[in-house]
Amino acid sequence: MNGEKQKELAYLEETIAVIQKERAKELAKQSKQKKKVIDARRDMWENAAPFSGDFALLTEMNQCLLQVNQETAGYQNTVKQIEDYNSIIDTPYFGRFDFAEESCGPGEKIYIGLHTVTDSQTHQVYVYDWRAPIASIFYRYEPGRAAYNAPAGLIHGDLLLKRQYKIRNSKLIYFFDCNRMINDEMLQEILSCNASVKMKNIVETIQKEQDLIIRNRDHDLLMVQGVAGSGKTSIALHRIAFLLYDGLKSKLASHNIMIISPNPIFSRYISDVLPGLGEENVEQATFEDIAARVFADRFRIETRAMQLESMIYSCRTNQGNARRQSADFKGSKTFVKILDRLLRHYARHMIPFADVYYDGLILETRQQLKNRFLNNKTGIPMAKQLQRIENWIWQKVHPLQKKRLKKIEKIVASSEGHDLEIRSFSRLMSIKEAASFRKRLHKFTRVDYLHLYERLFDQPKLFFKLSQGLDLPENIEQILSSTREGLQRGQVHYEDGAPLLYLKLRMEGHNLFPEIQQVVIDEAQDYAPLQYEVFKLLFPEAKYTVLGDIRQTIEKEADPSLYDDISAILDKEKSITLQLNKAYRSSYEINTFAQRLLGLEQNRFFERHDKEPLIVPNKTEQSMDRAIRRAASDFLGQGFESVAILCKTQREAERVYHKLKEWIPVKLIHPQEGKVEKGLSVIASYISKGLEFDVVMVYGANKGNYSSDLDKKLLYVACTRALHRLAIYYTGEKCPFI
Ligand SMILES: Nc1ncnc2c1ncn2[C@@H]1O[C@H](COP(=O)(O)OP(=O)(O)OP(=O)(O)O)[C@@H](O)[C@H]1O
Repeated sequence: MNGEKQKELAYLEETIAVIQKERAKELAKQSKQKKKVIDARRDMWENAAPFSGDFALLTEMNQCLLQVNQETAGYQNTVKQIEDYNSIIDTPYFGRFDFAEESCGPGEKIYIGLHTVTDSQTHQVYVYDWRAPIASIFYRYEPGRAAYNAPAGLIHGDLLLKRQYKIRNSKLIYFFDCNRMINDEMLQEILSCNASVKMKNIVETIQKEQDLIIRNRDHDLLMVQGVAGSGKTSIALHRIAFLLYDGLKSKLASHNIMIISPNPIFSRYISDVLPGLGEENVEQATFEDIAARVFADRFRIETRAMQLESMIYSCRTNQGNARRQSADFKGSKTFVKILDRLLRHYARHMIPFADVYYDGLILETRQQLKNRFLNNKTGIPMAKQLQRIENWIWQKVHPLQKKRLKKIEKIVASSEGHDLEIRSFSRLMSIKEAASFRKRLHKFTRVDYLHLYERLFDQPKLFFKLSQGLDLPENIEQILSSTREGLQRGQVHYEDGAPLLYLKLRMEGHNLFPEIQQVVIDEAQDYAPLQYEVFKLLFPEAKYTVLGDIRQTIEKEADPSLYDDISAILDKEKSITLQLNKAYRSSYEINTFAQRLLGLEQNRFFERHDKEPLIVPNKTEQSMDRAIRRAASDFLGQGFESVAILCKTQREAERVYHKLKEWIPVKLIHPQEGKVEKGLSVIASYISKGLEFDVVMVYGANKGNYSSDLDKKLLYVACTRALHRLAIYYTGEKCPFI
């Protein structure tokens, strides 16, 4: 190995020298380009801008603008190159393999890193970007026969050697050859580290089944069912980076991608991954953000966190049960059918068309208007079609308005008291008349989706007529009345948000996200069928990556048919569901414990061993608080950086936080504004979904607090957030799932 070590040291030195040389070149180019951009801009303002009023010189102006844009793009490109070189100088590559392409002579050494490094003089490629087609060999094969998908087709050959490196601060710490997929020891080392407050990239140790998802280009709808900690979120982000790299050809850019994120804390948590991979961040939005945008602040819907808080808080009361059933029903496929029927019924029977008169003449009868509306062959949304009918009526009215004004003037002239202001008074009368005419038209040309939704609950007769032949929940009357009362109070629950969005989008259409070509939906199990219908309306042409874990649904039963429903709703030509069954986040002991909570068979875990979870009984709440304080300090003292106390609800989290903060530095993670930080935090378990901590301490896992199915899922989510240590505290009787 000594000879090999010398060779590797020499190669590293050479690579770093190339990076430095290329970076210096880019830096020199950058200062020249900067000057050119400034000159081009000044030129535009000094020479072309003064003429911009002159139509004939617009072409010249355009030319200038084009040049400015080109210079700016060139400059930005150079800045990005420099940033890329800066980001790889410490670790230029992490892997190598030797590949002998069929009938192409001896093997070639392929080094893999975050970005490509090429010597611009000799054109020798020193390092290949991990997203390059050939790099897939590194993630997918053991030494032996191998192949990769090149633009020209499948290339076969022999993988002769596979090597991994740890290089830090441009120094080779170690390297080793590996025969297994990706050497477990490196993964072991990475997974044994402390959790970071922002998610990290995993390029060095992407696993084969993960790589197959990241590089999948064959499907318009790619769904991933993966157990907790199997890398779904990581993969989603690496897939975005891959698509952006691959998209250089298809012109996919970061503004063409959107991530539907479960909550703002999660959005912040994952916000470093793409920049770390050298890509711009893409837009992230929660379902509530989208609703706010579509409703344009007409009203705000309750957040998902508030919905869960209320459901969890009252889960054992009749009221809580009713709320869950109501939410379940309003997200269901049955309710989608009812809304579709409502829209059809509205179009046929509920629009209050009326005869239109102007100046004593009938312009259009009620029946004529209705026929015109129902004969819509263009398929444009209802609201737009009604608007067209209104415009068309106005077109008929305009030529009659002069005559009508004359008539009004005559009437005014013949009446007493307006001798001096006949014209102005007549104009005023005419304006008033037009306003009331418009108001009469609006009665049937404007649709109010909120009012329509309210009518569904206000008029049980209408509701039952529309739901004929459909299975309704037993407590449907209660659902109708509680929704009616809520809406009357101006309360728009989270579960009413999707139906309202659906009605509005179906009635009015939209053009909110014309640029989005790729949508990534994380925590897919948390969205109901109706919400997927809304996604389909919002992003009809986009391709989708949908990732979830049915075991982490909280308020519903785990249901594998979720993916069939998504596939049926989004209705893409090429769709596939892939599974990730191996968990990487938690230690073997924590994973085993968490599986037992759900009464499940052993899953596949990455074998990283740590201490068994601690189950700590306490006589009183005070003694539990004391024990938690002591243990938290101990964990932090042992070098664990993030220690989280997970509570069942936000209310409990606030209570615990106020008790603890008197004794120990602690932060409360707020569902909206919060972020993961180092040190000790208190967080509600349902908000912790998608996040991770070195140590998780579950607060109050006694029978009274955790006994329902919903509680079991909450406990499961809480426990699977822990990387290294799990400690569960309770008073009185222990909860039955442990
Ligand atoms: N191939 C890998 N190499 C290194 N770390 C990995 C790998 N795959 C996953 N991990 C790590 O496992 C942890 C869990 O990953 P991630 O959050 O992406 O999983 P998830 O499936 O989305 O989890 P959950 O559904 O529980 O939120 C992260 O710390 C991630 O870095």
